[in-house]
Amino acid sequence: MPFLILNLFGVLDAKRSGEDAVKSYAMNSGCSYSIIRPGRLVGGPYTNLDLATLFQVEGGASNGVTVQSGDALLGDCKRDVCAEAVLQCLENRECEDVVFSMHRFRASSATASMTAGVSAAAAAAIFLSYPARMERDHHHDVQYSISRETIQQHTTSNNNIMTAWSSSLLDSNYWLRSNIPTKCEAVNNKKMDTVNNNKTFASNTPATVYGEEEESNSANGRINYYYKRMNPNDVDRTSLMESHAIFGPLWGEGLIERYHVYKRINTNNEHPQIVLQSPRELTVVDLKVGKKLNGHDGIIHGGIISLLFDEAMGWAYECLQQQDQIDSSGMIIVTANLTVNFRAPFLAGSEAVIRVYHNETKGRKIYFSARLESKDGRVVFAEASSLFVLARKDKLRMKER
Ligand SMILES: CCCCCCCCCCCCCC(=O)SCCNC(=O)CCNC(=O)[C@H](O)C(C)(C)COP(=O)(O)OP(=O)(O)OC[C@H]1O[C@@H](n2cnc3c(N)ncnc32)[C@H](O)[C@@H]1OP(=O)(O)O
Repeated sequence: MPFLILNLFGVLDAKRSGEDAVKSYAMNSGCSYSIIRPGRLVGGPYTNLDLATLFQVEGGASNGVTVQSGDALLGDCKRDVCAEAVLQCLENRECEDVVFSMHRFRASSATASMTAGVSAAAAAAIFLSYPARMERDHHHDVQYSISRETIQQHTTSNNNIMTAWSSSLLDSNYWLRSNIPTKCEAVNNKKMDTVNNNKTFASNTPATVYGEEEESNSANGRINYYYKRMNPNDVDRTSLMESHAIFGPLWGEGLIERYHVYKRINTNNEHPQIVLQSPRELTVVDLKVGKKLNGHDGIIHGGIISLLFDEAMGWAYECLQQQDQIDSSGMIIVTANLTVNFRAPFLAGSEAVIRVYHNETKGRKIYFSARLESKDGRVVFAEASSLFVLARKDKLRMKER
């Protein structure tokens, strides 16, 4: 169909600027995005004013889909399938930073397809492997399935699935920052759901994770907190990529494959005085190591673990500086001392988290402690304590000479 007709009233221009807004938000906040370009929406619930709504175009029984990168597809897309696709994207790492279009399966289609009458869940499972293949040249054996029960955890009715879809357009931030809820109340416009993730980092930890914990000293017995992904754009990325040990030479497949730093933010509007717990958890790093960083066969080298700790504590200082409003102009934070106790072998190819705590500040000296543990917190691989010292930059340079 000619572009001029498709773009009547500037519809495509508006969609493009919406996509650009989502991408730039993701870029600036350090989170990922998925953009789905469905065909004309058909099937209930009929939420917009168009001919398909006027004539209640149902779209048939088939929920099969065809998926392709870019804009090549033309056709209808059922609303429930589309909504499910949104949910699938939220749950699957393969969908991070992908753009794809989707329409109803037609027998003549040469791309990904499903036969008539299959469930929307199965269709979505197929579609998931496609964006990965199309735009990221990912492994071909991506397997994924989602049960109706999982969707029910997200949504209380078909109508809410649609709410999920529309709110993702209206407020992408909501979906980008929401966790896979283990407990989720009705998804309803911008109202936040209650997520109690029991301190567990899901494998596809999103930009922000919400939680709640007991606090014995507090007036109301609880601290509300959330983790916000620290924005790598805040540091000079070019120099990071080129010469930083983790994000440069040690970054990539088989090496350090993920190192996402989250800062913890405690909130309590009613009792702001209780926001500091002791020791104060400052950062959590969600990380994955590959299989080429070993000492003994299959076991990650202790030196690498020390490096992961050192880095995590450096970022923790960034948080401390913000929280305690430390003026460190002209100064640089350096590790003076780092002690690591290795408690259990940290196996190659593992995912884990590092939790960093602030223990004490004495003038220029800052004491941290940290734990490298499994995501569910059941296995502690290593513990560390450190002294960081704020040193004058010019003094450090003098020492270099
Ligand atoms: C959003 C984006 C965020 C991005 C974040 C990016 C993060 C990147 C993170 C990267 C992270 C990577 C980080 C890295 O890897 S940094 C690289 C590794 N570290 C270094 O290169 C540091 C080298 N050392 C020095 O430059 C000096 O020795 C320092 C600066 C540390 C102290 O020399 P300075 O002349 O300034 O001070 P001072 O000697 O008067 O000492 C001051 C006080 O400290 C106490 N002391 C000193 N040393 C020790 C010790 N070993 N154990 C116990 N105590 C020690 C000392 O007794 C004294 O205490 P007090 O007498 O006052 O009580």
